[in-house]
Amino acid sequence: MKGPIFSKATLGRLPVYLDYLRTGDHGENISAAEISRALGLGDVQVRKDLNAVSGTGRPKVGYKTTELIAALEAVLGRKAATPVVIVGAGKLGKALFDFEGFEEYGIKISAAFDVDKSLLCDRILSMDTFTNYCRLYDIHAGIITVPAACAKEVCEIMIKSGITAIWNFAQIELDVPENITVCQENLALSLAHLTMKLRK
Ligand SMILES: NC(=O)c1ccc[n+]([C@@H]2O[C@H](COP(=O)([O-])OP(=O)(O)OC[C@H]3O[C@@H](n4cnc5c(N)ncnc54)[C@H](O)[C@@H]3O)[C@@H](O)[C@H]2O)c1
Repeated sequence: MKGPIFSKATLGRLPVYLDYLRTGDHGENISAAEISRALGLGDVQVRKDLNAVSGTGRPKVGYKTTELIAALEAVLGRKAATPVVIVGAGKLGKALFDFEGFEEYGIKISAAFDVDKSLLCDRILSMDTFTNYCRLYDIHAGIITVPAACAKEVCEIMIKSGITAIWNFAQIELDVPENITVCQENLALSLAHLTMKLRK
């Protein structure tokens, strides 16, 4: 199901709105102004965010609280998480697999795959089963945490298996068809960017 694509900043605020709406008694209706005051966020910002999630609220009334909660849950995938797989269950792959924070955004890493047979268990599966697994569980997003030397090969297997969104940690550029989205991750770059501030 296709929906609006939110900026990272907006997406980061949505769980905050949801947590706020779920706690306490906010009555039948709630306005963007009330939410912005309670959370200390800009009124215009909150209006824009909620508009994108649930359309404009009713003038002088705002949003139906239950409908707004349902809309936020739908966007954040709280009712039906998006399954994602990892290829490469080494140090980084395992760390991502164990990280529970993805669930806040409705993402569930459902399995990891590896060529190293000694790693296989009920959660880490053989690469031989990768394509069948993706088709069976309707998986369209994958994370690459293998050495750079085999990332291209893994990327090809992912595409062949129906994956169209790839989060690539291997430090190599992946050449993919237009319909495939690759997000290239580089923790070193983020840290370098942060430490530049020390030099100021
Ligand atoms: N982007 C970043 O910021 C960042 C940070 C850390 C690591 N990395 C990269 O992530 C990757 C993994 O790092 P790591 O420290 O976890 O390495 P690792 O050696 O601990 O794990 C790699 C895993 O990939 C598996 N593997 C190798 N070839 C495979 C294939 N063809 N199919 C499936 N599995 C395969 C190996 O068996 C191993 O379990 C490396 O490319 C590393 O450079 C990137």
